[in-house]
Amino acid sequence: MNVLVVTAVAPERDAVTRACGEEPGRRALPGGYEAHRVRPADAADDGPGQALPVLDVLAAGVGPAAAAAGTATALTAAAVADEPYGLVVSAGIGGGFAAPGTGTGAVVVASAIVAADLGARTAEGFAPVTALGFGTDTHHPPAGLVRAAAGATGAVTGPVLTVSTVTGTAERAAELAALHPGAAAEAMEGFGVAEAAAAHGVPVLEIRTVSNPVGPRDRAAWRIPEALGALGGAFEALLPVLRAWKA
Ligand SMILES: O=C(O)c1cccc(C(=O)CC[C@H]2O[C@@H](n3cnc4c(=O)[nH]cnc43)[C@H](O)[C@@H]2O)c1
Repeated sequence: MNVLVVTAVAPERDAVTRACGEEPGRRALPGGYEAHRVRPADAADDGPGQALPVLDVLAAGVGPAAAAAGTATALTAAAVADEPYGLVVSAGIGGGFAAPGTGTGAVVVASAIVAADLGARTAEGFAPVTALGFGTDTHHPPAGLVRAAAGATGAVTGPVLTVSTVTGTAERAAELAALHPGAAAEAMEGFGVAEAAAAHGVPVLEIRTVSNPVGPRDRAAWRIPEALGALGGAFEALLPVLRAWKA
């Protein structure tokens, strides 16, 4: 099974490919995108139906729109080449909501991928896009895959919110936590990746490692190297799960 991994920025992409233990090949895609291809070795035996996955890792840009555009481009190119992906993974660093197990360096696997600021602000509060009669605001990764991925990586599971505007106050953090009980993390790309994957009928997974708490803005306190290290470790642990998983 070929897997498309979509990150926002190059350091996240490189954390993933480094975890796969080989120098990636470069594949040019339409629109100037470049996927980094790795074919991770795995010490486990090659049982029937357990082909080594090819991972194409794409840094598509920051935010849901960039993520959707990059993901859709890669999925379309693969479909045209008759080499479809069996899974799309949104991966990167993120903010952790105040909850057990979501401190800096923690791994979060999304049980739901939620567009948290897609909708309308009304006198009664936030109305999601679905309440306005449009589209969807949530995608659900396959539950079995979420369980297996969380088990292998030691992750917390919970909704991961996609926002176009990074939360920067305690009030907004509390508002989001109240609107999305159990929210574990926020980031800026998951829902865009999931929309593109859904349009192509491909399952999606989101995995985040926590670089900062969701709350008052303090960019200097983001622990990016620690979160990138955790992302690499999480992917190393995830590889056998991807290898064994069948849609
Ligand atoms: O400066 C660097 O070296 C560097 C390396 C890797 C990533 C970055 C980013 O700034 C990535 C932006 C990315 O981070 C996600 N993110 C992280 N924390 C939050 C948050 O609290 N709320 C929302 N998003 C967050 C997000 O997905 C962005 O794409 C820099």
